[in-house]
Amino acid sequence: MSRAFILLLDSFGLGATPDADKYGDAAANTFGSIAAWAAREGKPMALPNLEQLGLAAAAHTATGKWAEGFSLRDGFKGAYGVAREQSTGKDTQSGHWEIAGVPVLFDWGYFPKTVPSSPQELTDKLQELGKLPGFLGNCHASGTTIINELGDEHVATGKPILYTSADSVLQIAAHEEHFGLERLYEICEIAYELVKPYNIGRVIARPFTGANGDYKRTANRHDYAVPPPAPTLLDHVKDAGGEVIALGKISDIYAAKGVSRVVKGPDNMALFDALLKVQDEAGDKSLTFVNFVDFDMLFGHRRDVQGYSNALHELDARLPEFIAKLKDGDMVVVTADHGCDPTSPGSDHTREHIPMIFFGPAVQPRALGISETFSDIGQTLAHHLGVKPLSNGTNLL
Ligand SMILES: O=P(O)(O)O[C@H]1O[C@H](CO)[C@@H](O)[C@H]1O
Ligand SMILES: [Mn+2]
Ligand SMILES: [Mn+2]
Repeated sequence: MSRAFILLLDSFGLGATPDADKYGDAAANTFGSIAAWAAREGKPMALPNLEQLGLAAAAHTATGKWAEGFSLRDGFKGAYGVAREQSTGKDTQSGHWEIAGVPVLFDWGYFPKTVPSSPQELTDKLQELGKLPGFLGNCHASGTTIINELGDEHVATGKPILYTSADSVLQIAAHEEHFGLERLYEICEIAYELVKPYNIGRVIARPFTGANGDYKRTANRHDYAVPPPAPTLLDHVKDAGGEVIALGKISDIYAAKGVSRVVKGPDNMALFDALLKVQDEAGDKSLTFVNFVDFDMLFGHRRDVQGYSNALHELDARLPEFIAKLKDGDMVVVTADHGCDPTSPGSDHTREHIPMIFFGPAVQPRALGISETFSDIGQTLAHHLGVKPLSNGTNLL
């Protein structure tokens, strides 16, 4: 029996890639910056389980330096390395699709850093079809900040808040009760059709609650993503009769293509619980793919270094439960989709190497070096599962 597991720590980059300067990210290093900050604070990081699998050594491969508090050690249990992104973006979809064998070699559309950021033609059409009184925001913003700045006006006027980021996204925030959740979803469905000519990767519904300048986002976020342009590892596994179990936002990211079963969870630890349950159920030739989104959404974009560090410790502490239940024929990879250095300026993602740490009963510990595409991950898993090879990437094991 062979099974594959992808544990993706959303935004957990291991240091700037050689092309990072083109993205303004030459100094970015998500892991390294958190480790340096923690050491300066007098509470150095300790991630014994990830470290033993090869995390710190992988980061060393990327940067030539040891992250603060980590050093050379013996007895690695994983096959560890890092990968550089072939896709031109540094967004979630590009990263995930490339891991699964489909790099994004076309350019996504992006909204400029102007106000308004979306073209008038687009907002006019959305206003008309959505029967809306207008829009607020319509700029680059951090989602948690803008709902507090404009929430009162939104409640008073019924105008949804439009915003975007360095990613190819149109985000629409509205109050769950005042505006209505279903109405927000309807507006996003209309917007999803309208942004197609602009080559935008995703429309995201961002519902929130609260009152009087104090607003919080709810768990009812919904992503309307364009589907990958070609079959991914998920399709190859499903076509070969294997179950593809998508935990967290994985199904949204692949627009449900190649997904057999969706399992949601409110946060990283709930998703870890769900992972342990799925681990008992997954059958031969299955692919279990989990995205731990808190790293990115709650800590990376929010530039919350302490929160990011805590979340890494939390995940590390749970890993032995997962490792203890691995079966012969299981192959696991710990990876990421891009960086989001919580010490970088702004609130956007950062162009970085991603970890590529394979482990499991049959994986021989070794150094894998640097891959020139994230697709080496998907190709290695396709080979392991015995499904049709991907059209991009090299089997590493
Ligand atoms: O600031 P918030 O709303 O969390 O936005 C973030 O979430 C989006 C989707 O992951 C990214 O494009 C980033 O801008
Ligand atoms: Mn991401
Ligand atoms: Mn993000």
